[in-house]
Amino acid sequence: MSDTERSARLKSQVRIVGTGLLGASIGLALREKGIDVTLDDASPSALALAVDYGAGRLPQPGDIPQLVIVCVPPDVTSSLIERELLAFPDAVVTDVASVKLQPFRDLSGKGVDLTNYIGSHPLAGRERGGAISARADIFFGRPWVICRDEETPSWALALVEDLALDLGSTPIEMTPEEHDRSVALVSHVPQVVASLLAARLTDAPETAVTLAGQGVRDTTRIASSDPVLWLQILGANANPVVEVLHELRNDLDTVIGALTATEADGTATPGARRAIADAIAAGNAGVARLPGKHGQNRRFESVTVMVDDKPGTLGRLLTEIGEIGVNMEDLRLEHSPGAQIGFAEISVVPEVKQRAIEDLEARGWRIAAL
Ligand SMILES: NC(=O)c1ccc[n+]([C@@H]2O[C@H](COP(=O)([O-])OP(=O)(O)OC[C@H]3O[C@@H](n4cnc5c(N)ncnc54)[C@H](O)[C@@H]3O)[C@@H](O)[C@H]2O)c1
Ligand SMILES: O=C(O)C(=O)C[C@]1(C(=O)O)C=C[C@@H](O)C=C1
Repeated sequence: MSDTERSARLKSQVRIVGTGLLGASIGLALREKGIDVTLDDASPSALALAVDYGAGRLPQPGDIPQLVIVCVPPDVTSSLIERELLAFPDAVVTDVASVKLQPFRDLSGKGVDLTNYIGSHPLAGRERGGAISARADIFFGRPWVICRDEETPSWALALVEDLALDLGSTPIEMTPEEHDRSVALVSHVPQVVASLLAARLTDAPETAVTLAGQGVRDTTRIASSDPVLWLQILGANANPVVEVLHELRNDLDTVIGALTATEADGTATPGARRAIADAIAAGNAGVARLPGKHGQNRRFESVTVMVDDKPGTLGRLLTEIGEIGVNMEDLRLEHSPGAQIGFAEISVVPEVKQRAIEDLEARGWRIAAL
């Protein structure tokens, strides 16, 4: 047994139902820990693909999972939880659906015994579905919400916590109501806003789209998400989402009103400039509350280095960052259309930013944005 296998908290077989992005990513991460994972999916090709990627194996008669993880779209989550509770009465069944109240209500409304069910939701994912997009490390440092109720035995809770911890996540207990209200704000409305913003680009002139920089990319990445999945998520959490959208609409009206009262020559009706500045400042205060990468409560700063489009240049930059003793927290690459140059955006802790810039400039690197 390797060190990673020894360090796994889960010791017994895990069954994953739904082998798309979430199911295959969980399977890959558990397999890395040496855990026996069996897979199931309504789509034979999705199942075969996940097996090919190494997310687990096909089930065999006599398999007895200790934990079942339902990773299917929200509209079939409740029925599959019910099916799995019946098929494996000694197992703990959890799910990863992005909404938590709906499955709980559906199942308790049908009188299903929920002693062995614990809803959960890793706040980790990608804008692309399917096993082809799966990665073992997407859960690392991310919160994993666990919704227990009074009937949940502590050993069952411990099993789902072990799953989160084995995947590098931080388990957080919440009620389904608290969860759904929270994700309306931090996940569901951001999806709507990103989609609406990106939709503005559809008919924009090519000249405008060519100028797109990092700002629009940062605010629209998740606009590539699956419409059918999001139709289900938003529909199942409509009230909390609508509440936040109303507040957003009020803020938009304020900004529209203030800008309409501002002339191109800089004159404005009293209070209009302040309303605009207040809107931007409120955004500063909000974004400062977001925890940093890997859940740390500190944010990184970036140093953007211009990189000639020649073989080996990026490799040399990474080596030199190591030589000057700077710990790179993240790296993002961008190519400027039509230019023989790229940009390497390096995230560092704020304390080392200035030294990183000085040392890199001293070695001849050009810093693009301070
Ligand atoms: N995509 C994300 O970023 C993300 C993050 C956290 C949680 N989630 C939640 O995870 C769940 C899965 O999302 P995903 O992104 O992995 O989707 P996906 O489309 O990548 O995968 C879903 C899989 O479920 C299978 N499936 C559908 N109906 C089934 C059924 N009746 N029986 C068995 N298998 C069935 C599909 O064939 C597919 O392979 C959703 O409930 C979603 O809300 C998604
Ligand atoms: O970052 C992404 O691409 C996501 O899809 C992640 C994200 C999120 O909003 O944080 C999206 C929905 C899931 O329920 C959980 C995670």
